[in-house]
Amino acid sequence: MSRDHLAQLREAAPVILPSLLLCDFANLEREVERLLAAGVKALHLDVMDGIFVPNMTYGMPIVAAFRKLTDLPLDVHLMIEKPQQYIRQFHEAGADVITIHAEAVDDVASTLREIHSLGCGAGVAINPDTPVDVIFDALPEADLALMMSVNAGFGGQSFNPVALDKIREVRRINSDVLIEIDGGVNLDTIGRCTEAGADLLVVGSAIFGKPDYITAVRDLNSAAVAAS
Ligand SMILES: O=C(CO)[C@@H](O)[C@H](O)COP(=O)(O)O
Ligand SMILES: [Co+2]
Repeated sequence: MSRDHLAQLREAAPVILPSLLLCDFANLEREVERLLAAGVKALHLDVMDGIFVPNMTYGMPIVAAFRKLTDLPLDVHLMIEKPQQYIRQFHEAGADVITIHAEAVDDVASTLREIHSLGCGAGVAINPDTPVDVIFDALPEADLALMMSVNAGFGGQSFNPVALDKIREVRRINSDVLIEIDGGVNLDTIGRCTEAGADLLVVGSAIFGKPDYITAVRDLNSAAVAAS
């Protein structure tokens, strides 16, 4: 992602990013149109390999399909083992931000540098059971820190508030990094996320489980802004 894109998201925070895990994959064009009509500013794409997490989704071809359908920034959340082996391919497929899990690599900082070297924004994610200090040393290399509020792997899980204290900790030691939260974010929980300092709010079922995306995104946005 260009520095401009990142600056725009920072400027617009709090920003809701729909997670397309639960979208209608038989009709991606229509789904993107509906999200654009709802005014979303970026898309969150969840890549799962069935090894790092006990679920499988999709890989580069679907990222490339979204790239064809929209100019919106694509925030690609890699829930895969050995993400270093695939970073270039996700970049070529059209990812703007690539987020890897700290639990999946030996050296977080060098993986983030590799992502940057391709010209992408670089993110680091941690699951609820991973202590936040695991990523402290790597934060100067990160554009984005993703605090998971569910165990990575599935949409539709309940929000784990352990992510909120981690958001505060990350902000305490790094004033620049964009902070994202992902998992169980809905109308009941989104205010706590922005109150804690989250800039980017990933939302799956609380958008795709609703009949009207415009109303869903508007209501989530109002709740996020009111608490920020
Ligand atoms: O990365 C993940 C799950 O591992 C997420 O992006 C979920 O897809 C979000 O879905 P909800 O929890 O909002 O339903
Ligand atoms: Co995700």
